[in-house]
Amino acid sequence: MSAERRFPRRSERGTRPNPSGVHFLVAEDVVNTLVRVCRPGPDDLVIDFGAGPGVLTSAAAKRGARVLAVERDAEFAAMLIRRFRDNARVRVVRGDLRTVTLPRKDFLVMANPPYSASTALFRRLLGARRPTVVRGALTVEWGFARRLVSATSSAGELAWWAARYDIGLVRRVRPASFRPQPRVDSAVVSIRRRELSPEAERLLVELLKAAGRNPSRSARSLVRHIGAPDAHRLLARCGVEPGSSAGIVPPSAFAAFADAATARGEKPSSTV
Ligand SMILES: C[S@@+](CC[C@H](N)C(=O)[O-])C[C@H]1O[C@@H](n2cnc3c(N)ncnc32)[C@H](O)[C@@H]1O
Repeated sequence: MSAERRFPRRSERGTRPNPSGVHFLVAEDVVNTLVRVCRPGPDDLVIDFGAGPGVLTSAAAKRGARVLAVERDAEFAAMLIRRFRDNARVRVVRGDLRTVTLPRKDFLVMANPPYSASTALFRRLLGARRPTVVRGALTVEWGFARRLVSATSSAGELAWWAARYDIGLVRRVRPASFRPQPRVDSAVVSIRRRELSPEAERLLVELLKAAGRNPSRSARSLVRHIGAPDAHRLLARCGVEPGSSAGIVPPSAFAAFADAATARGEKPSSTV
């Protein structure tokens, strides 16, 4: 990739095709937000997906973290290798974020990935059977961020992500924070894994599947089947109006319910 392609002139911004979703983060305040939310430290492994020239790799490494910089473009990968060749805590992998092998151990994410790959990346990170990402901060398109944080229990895979992870919309980011500028506003989103027992997770899967199948069924009727006489009271304690439609319940509320119900030893039935 030529330098010109990497940094198009102002007049060209937003007018050229940008198949690799290249928009470099140039605003220091946004980098600082990502660092503040992700909180990388010396005990952490951080993955920077779509590392480009390495602004976020560098920020995480400065805080003492081990960093895996994943970059598909050969020239950027070579540039990263040169830039961090004296830093033993940074490893550069030339690869595709959609297929690169992820660590089996817990890790953090701090990234400004190509927006065309946001869904694939979130699916990999938050949708995995045993997700190993503990927390992170990422930039995504504003519209995608809104969909993530407003997902209801009938929203399919978005519901699962929002049940399994606490997802927060941290701030809006204007196009001028990038070079070249994307056509749309962006957002910094935070992700934090909910630590659920396997039983709670199983119950959560059942609840979300049932809410997806029959979104107008009441939340009370959905949880009645777990065999606890006062399940509806537990529902209310988790912030859910028992008579409300299951489909509009926030996935985080069903996660809290599954956690509380299984923590007190109830045996959920397999069909909700
Ligand atoms: C939005 S830019 C961000 C660069 C850098 N992180 C920053 O904030 O300045 C996205 C980067 O991801 C790379 N990229 C695009 N598709 C990728 C993919 N499928 N896997 C890994 N990297 C990819 C691009 O080459 C580009 O360097």
